[in-house]
Amino acid sequence: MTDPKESQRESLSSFVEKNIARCSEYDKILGRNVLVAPSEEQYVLLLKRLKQQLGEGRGEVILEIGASEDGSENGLLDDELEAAVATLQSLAQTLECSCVKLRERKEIRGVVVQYLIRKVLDQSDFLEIRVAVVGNVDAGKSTLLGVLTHGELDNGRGTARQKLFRHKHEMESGRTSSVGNDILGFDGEGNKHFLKIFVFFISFLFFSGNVVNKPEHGSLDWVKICERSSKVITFIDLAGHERYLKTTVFGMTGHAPDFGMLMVGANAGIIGMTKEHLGLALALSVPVFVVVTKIDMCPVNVLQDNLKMLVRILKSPGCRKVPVMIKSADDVVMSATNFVSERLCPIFQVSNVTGENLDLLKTFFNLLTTKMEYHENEPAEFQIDDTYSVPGVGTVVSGTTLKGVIKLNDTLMLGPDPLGYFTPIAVKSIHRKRMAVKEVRAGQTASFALKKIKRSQIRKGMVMVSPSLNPQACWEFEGEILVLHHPTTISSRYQAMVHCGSIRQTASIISMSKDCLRTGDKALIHFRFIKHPEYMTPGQRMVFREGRTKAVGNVVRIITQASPTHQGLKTKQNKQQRYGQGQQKANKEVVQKSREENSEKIQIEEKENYLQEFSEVGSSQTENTFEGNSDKRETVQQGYKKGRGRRGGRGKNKSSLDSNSTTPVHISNRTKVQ
Ligand SMILES: Nc1nc2c(ncn2[C@@H]2O[C@H](COP(=O)(O)OP(=O)(O)OP(=O)(O)O)[C@@H](O)[C@H]2O)c(=O)[nH]1
Repeated sequence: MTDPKESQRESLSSFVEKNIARCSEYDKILGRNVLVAPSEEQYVLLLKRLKQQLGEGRGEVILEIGASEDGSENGLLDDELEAAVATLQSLAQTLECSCVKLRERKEIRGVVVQYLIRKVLDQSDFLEIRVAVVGNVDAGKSTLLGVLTHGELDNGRGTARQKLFRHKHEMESGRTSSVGNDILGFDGEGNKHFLKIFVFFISFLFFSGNVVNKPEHGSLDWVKICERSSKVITFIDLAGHERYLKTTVFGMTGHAPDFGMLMVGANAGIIGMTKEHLGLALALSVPVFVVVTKIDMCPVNVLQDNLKMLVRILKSPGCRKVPVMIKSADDVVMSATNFVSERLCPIFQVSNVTGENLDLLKTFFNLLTTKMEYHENEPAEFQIDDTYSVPGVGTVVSGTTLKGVIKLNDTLMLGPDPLGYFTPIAVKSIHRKRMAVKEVRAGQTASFALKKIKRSQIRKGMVMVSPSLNPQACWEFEGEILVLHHPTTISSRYQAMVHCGSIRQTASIISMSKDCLRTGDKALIHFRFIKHPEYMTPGQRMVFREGRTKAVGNVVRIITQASPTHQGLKTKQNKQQRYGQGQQKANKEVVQKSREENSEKIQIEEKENYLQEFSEVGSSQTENTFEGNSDKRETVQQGYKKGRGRRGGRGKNKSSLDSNSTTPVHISNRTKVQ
């Protein structure tokens, strides 16, 4: 028998679908009272708007009930509030969402209430928010993540961070050197199954996000966390030391973070790489919030001075942020609600040793919603940020789904390889946070096991895209660039590292719209990769950096016609053949010298035998000369061969790469990329 509620919902949904096409304006659903007694048309519009907001927030949205447009007559009376909440509940039910009260505030007329509407997902699904953790060395990044994810406080001497280090040298030095991933799961309010069953009846509890991370024998079971979570925060733990800046930049561009968490040691303040990391996040348009750690060990006056300095920097024209000190749960809700839309920069002050204010930070994580746009209806695009070889599984790639939906056994085009080709490849299995799933959607990170391919054939920066995109690799592209810092001037042929998504490759400047660029200058620049072609799309954010030189901008145009025969290949060939050419030059000189010697000999002998039979002597002389030359030539050739041999001896791979990369690579590249 059909459930009457179910059929009612279905008919309502189809009614909404039919009406969605007709609705284009939301003017009719503005105002304080709209939820109190909406007309049928308004109800449809409200539903459509909520659906849209949920899509934009990747499955969740915070709504305010009772606030008027101009803010003059805020607040609802008790009976009005009851009716408005009932409407909201009904809307949430129709869209299979939970509805959780976050906070309430009294206004002159009545109360204004905020609710968190969150999509109820099945066990294998969860909302995913990525937070890049940056800040100077020793700011307490790894420690905070250890404390948050493992639920145990630090001892002030690094116990909490030990659980997160991935390399022996990191354990020994206490310094992060790689990009790490840690997860923190939230169940919303209670258990997911509970939610699923009672979603239509419950959900009006006061909000308290429960962390589901429960370490067993010191380690976390990611699958269990994901199964129990409605929302998972992925922390991208980055290195604070300047030496690992390249890796940190890669983490910020290649791992597509939704937010940046800038960590500052209370006692140290804004030092070292803090400004660099903040600048990077701003340049990549990643919303930033600040966490000041170690407040337990910092004298009050030092803390105040450092906070003042932090606020000054955030307010400076370069940042144009509005810093907000988070002191209460109300501040958390307010800042999380306005975090993306405004230039707000929440500042938390915490201690990993005493646990002070860590609850506020956790609630903030639970309320974070991203406004980053992901398009599930477009052809699939997946960018690879790491590769693995897993025993028994084979080659595995990890990365972020930028567009579309990728399903198990889908065939995607993997590339570009060094020749610019894309190869069809089948997805053998999909894992999200180590949990096997059947599909992965835009905005989600995942790992794919791939069929019939070696790990060595894949590199970071490659993509896997839908065959319908007919992907093209490019050697050259145009970017609109703003130079954030350069000690002198940048001109044509300048080379630096391009970071764009998970692409990380040196490129040289072929031409620019200005003669030279200084700090603060903007220009349209024609770039060329020096090693291999890449897959890029216009509009991608990019960073161009070398040492302290830093420029940021957008990819404007992709030049797929450019072939590797141009300057890049010439440089490569020049490099490859420098030794051989040097040798050839030396050999030419030897040959020339011997020719000159021989011709001198011939001339003398010719003079001596001027009156003699020329043919006999001359021919024998010529023969001798030729033999002599031939010997020398052989020596020369041997020498050349030896030279190449020695060169080859310096590195087998290099030698084989060289032999590959001259004619064949160059020809096939040209044919492919054209
Ligand atoms: N007293 C106190 N010590 C802390 C706190 N947070 C971190 N520490 C200590 O600070 C030291 C450095 O912490 P880390 O977490 O390694 O710093 P990091 O920012 O991750 O450093 P890198 O990984 O090298 O970039 C460790 O000895 C921690 O125990 C805190 O809130 N209070």
